[in-house]
Amino acid sequence: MTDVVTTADPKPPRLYARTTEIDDPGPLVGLLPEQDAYAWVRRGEGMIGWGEVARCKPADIADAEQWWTGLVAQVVSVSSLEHIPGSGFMAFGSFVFDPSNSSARSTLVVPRTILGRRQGRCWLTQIGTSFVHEGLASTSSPPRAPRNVSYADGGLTGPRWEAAVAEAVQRITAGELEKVVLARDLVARAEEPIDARWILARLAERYERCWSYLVDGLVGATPEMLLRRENGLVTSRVLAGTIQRSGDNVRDLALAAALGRSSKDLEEHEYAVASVADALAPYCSGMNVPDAPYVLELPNVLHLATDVTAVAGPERTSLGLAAALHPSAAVCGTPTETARRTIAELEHLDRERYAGPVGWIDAQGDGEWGIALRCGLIDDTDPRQIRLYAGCGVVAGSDPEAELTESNAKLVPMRDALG
Ligand SMILES: C=C(O[C@@H]1C=C(C(=O)O)C=C[C@H]1O)C(=O)O
Repeated sequence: MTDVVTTADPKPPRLYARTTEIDDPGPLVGLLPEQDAYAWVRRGEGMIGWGEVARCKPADIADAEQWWTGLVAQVVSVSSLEHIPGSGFMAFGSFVFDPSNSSARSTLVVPRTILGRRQGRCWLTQIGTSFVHEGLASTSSPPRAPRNVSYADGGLTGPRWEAAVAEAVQRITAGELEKVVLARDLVARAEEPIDARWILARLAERYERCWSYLVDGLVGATPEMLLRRENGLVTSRVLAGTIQRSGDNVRDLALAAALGRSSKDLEEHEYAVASVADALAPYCSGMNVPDAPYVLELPNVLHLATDVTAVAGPERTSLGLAAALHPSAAVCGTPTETARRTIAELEHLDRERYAGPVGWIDAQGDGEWGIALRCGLIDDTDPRQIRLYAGCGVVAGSDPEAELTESNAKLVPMRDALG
């Protein structure tokens, strides 16, 4: 597209955004076109977008925040709605986990058309280099189910990944670090190009406690909220400590109780909560960190979870706060730098945008940035292929075989969605 505003523009053209309250258009994910589509949805609410009026390929999150602030300063917006976070001028984004160890690029993109729903209110935002007056023309074709999907190991086979976990346990026992999160990948291949909308719709339906997302071929449903900032209130849902569900409710109750008492899982969890609380502290006041985690139930796994809340000053946007928080010990480890190096040495994997922040930001700086987990990345050059990722927190008491089982449980949502 020729008229897309990019980071390279020395003097980008002024953008105009018009937001109109509309009648309920029906399920959002059913309205997505196949190409250039973006989504962030949970329990039927959220935003979807398509087309592209501005795009930044930032070096890191702080770089993206700077670009966003500059862009917002020159936008002319009109809206028939009072401010609802996410309505109006906004962008979807997805960030590389570790730019120093990846060939992938982060992205922040402003769609041409956005549809949103929140608390029963629905809106349409149209953005362009002049005010756009078009009605809502849905160009969406029905999503296609992937056919004949086959799976192959990614960077490491199961046994080799177990060996990497064992090596990490040794380094932890030797006192080099306290926790590290090691991930593995699987490559799924279908007969025809994969339609991300099919995966998104299935994830959104089944994993309704998760945030389902689609940004530039990255599709998934994450249970972990790195950070939400809305009208000055900040919340973070920290997860660490996992057990696979049994499929039997009575047995799952016993498993949940065992998870809540497991010293290995509680230790893993504590590192993750501390990393979030420490990173937020300089920018927030009135922080509340519950003393003990609760058990978050998902269809495939149970997680230890802590919801941290705080009040943020106006000077940091949701992206600025995400920059301070990423990478948390839920997906990297403790201490951060040693864990990052250990990951680069042991994983044999380019995480690309897996485990990086994914979400949206609006013109007020409000936004939601989940951690891109339980996801896959559709191959740019061969869209019949999608790389699936899953990682596990490793501490001194971790058992490699149990971690492999846990990683398989975390791959279930994407494998099921691929059919
Ligand atoms: C790294 C992942 O999940 C993270 C690791 C967890 C754990 O080790 O218990 C739990 C939730 C997430 O913070 C993943 O799903 O890929």
